[in-house]
Amino acid sequence: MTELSVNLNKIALLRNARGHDAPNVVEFAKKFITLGVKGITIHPRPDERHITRQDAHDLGDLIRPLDGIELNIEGYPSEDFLQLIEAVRPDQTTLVPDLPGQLTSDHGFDFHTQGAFLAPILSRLKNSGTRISIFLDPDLAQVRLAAQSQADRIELYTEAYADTFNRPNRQDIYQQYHEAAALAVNLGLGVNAGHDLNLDNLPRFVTIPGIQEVSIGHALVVECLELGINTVVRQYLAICQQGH
Ligand SMILES: CC(=O)[C@@H](O)[C@H](O)COP(=O)(O)O
Ligand SMILES: NCC(=O)COP(=O)(O)O
Repeated sequence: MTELSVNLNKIALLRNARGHDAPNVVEFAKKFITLGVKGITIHPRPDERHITRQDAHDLGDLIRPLDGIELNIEGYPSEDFLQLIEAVRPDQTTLVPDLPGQLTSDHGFDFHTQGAFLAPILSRLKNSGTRISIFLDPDLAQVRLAAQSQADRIELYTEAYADTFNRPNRQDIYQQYHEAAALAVNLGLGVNAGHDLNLDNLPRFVTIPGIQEVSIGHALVVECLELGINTVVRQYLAICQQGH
């Protein structure tokens, strides 16, 4: 079974559009948890365009006492971000190499050029007790280097998979993810995945062995608008049950 972690960025984006507290991010986290979701993901960006630092604290306070529910905080490991992680103490921290103004995540870390930068950061995060995941392209050399680092897991950046889902070359791309996940598992890393996954493309993705968690936000929120939150969560959980 693959765990579903619902990314609440777009709930916060809608909230921020009016400057009031609707929709309330914590209330939406509670709704998803009540419907059976076991993970909540947020990606606070430096400009707080959607998730704010306060949201991270509020969600930490909500989730910390809940057995079996995980908070995953994603972001670029700036000093500000690291201090937020040390204060909130999420179950999992996913490091993403995004520049401050970036529209959305569009590549994984490169251990060849950024390994030395990451090493002391990973040591520091180890002391805070959070599980460390590194956002990575499905590249075997990167997976090998991640396995030599202090990372516990990788998160495979699934844009290429999602983008080619309806194209003729989809089998080759699927194979890349399959091989990257298999190598990671062989080398002792856990494997997460995310970005642009949705109700259409997820069923095939979870046939890749070893995918422990998928974090999904943008499409899931759009699908909730179209189909309703209860229906959408039920469908995602049914798909994730097929993961192994
Ligand atoms: C790391 C990742 O793939 C997601 O966190 C994604 O970046 C979502 O961020 P936005 O909602 O800001 O696009
Ligand atoms: N880590 C990926 C994530 O949290 C959600 O990405 P998306 O579904 O909003 O593309």
